[in-house]
Amino acid sequence: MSIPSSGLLLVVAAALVGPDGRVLVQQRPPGKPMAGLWEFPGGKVEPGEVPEAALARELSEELGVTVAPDALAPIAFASEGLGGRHLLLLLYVARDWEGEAEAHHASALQWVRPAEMRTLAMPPADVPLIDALERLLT
Ligand SMILES: Nc1nc2c([nH]c(=O)n2[C@@H]2O[C@H](COP(=O)(O)OP(=O)(O)OP(=O)(O)O)[C@@H](O)[C@H]2O)c(=O)[nH]1
Repeated sequence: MSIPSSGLLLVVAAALVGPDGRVLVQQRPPGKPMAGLWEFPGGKVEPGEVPEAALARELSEELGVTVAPDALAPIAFASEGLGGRHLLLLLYVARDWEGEAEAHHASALQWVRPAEMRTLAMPPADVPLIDALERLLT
């Protein structure tokens, strides 16, 4: 089995954990692939970017929050085919950031407990990541 010629799609995402243990998820907007699904904020790593710096950039663009790259702790990853490409999704957790999260790109934001995520429609790659998050937070 080999990686498709279109290559690996490297995506970084964050579980922002609030003081009450709830986690921020955002809803993908109309017009994007997987519109309407709930996901962890994040996005693609650009060529030449360090993953943690890419995630800090995405969190700033998407939510308007400032997170230091060294405040991002890796917790789990997913590796699976995604529409002719192969997705490598790296999930980090962050408990410290500056600013109030606002939906700059998403249709909506909500703070949920990991168990509640199982009731949300999320991309297939995210589902196994919920287990890791639940182990970490309970
Ligand atoms: N951000 C994010 N992307 C995810 C998650 N799960 C998952 O399968 N993905 C997939 O990873 C890819 C990330 O793309 P994106 O569209 O969010 O990335 P981006 O912000 O760089 O987008 P852009 O191309 O519109 O600039 C999409 O194919 C998305 O469906 C998740 O939890 N968070």
